[in-house]
Amino acid sequence: ENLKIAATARYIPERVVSNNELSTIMDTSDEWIYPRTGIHNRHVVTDENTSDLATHVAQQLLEKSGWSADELDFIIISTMSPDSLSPHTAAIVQGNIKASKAFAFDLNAACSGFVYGLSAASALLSSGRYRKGMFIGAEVLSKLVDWKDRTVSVLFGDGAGGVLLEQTDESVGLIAEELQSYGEMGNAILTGRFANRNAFSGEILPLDPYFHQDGRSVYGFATREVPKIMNKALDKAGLAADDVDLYLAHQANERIIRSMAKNFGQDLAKFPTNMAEYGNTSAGSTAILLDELVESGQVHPGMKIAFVGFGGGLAIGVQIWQL
Ligand SMILES: O=C(O)C1CCN(c2ccc(-c3cc(CO)ccc3Cl)cn2)CC1
Repeated sequence: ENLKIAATARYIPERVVSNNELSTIMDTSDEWIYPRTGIHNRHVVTDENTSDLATHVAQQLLEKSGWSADELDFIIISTMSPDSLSPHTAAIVQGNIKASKAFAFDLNAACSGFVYGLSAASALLSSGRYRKGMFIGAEVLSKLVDWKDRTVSVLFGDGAGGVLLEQTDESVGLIAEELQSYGEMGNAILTGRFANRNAFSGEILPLDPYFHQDGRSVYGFATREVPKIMNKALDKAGLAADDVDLYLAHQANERIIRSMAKNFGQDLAKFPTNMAEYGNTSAGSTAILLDELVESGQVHPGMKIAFVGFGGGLAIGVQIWQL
């Protein structure tokens, strides 16, 4: 499908919280966190919300590309941490940047959100009905973690990244994708549970806004199932693992990425990571990584890139692109 990534951008809130700073507010340490996760720091908002992060990304995308906001046909935001259910975050951004022609919607596929959103945006453009789209992965997970729960709060951070996509006659774009959910395992990653109560029922489930995860089973799921999905995507693309120049994997855990590289028989150098600085930013993680690599020149036209998402749902997504 002839699609071009016309621009990339990222926005990370400036407040850095190191593992050492966390050890002053909870019983943890860099010596515990870093070896297990590869995380040293995370960035958190102080007075911004998810729509603010996404708006910063949107403004940078327009500046970098020279597109005007009213050229956009749509804005999609992948997030599991919206400002609100209504207005949805993509609509807030659409209003902020005055994209007068665009329709906007949010999608939630947790940590697979960047790949699932890229799939939705690509499909809208490939349908021929639309020509220019904006897609952003944006999270403020710091509002969803219990900062007294040291097993979870140390893993996550805030951040956003995005792309502008357009139809093109160049032979570049989406080569293949494989998306799969595993709903029966969904309870392994829980967050944002509304109280299931109305005027006619008792209190069936109390409100529980916080993140809970069965780290071990998610870890096992990711290392076991992601390679299967990757191989399906490679088969669909008629490619071998060696043909992919870089694997941009969801930045949840350094050890999981190391085991993936080994499983695919690929050099770790083909799996760039930045969770050391940002922690797990869910739908934002691959988008932030992409923009950093574009900025450093490590990602450029001519390359074959695999985007790999995995996490809440549970869900997995792989997209292979010819840039
Ligand atoms: O070693 C330990 O004690 C633990 C072992 C388990 N760990 C994990 C396990 C799973 C995740 C994770 C989370 C999400 C949710 O966004 C998505 C995808 C993943 Cl792979 C992150 N960390 C942390 C250190």
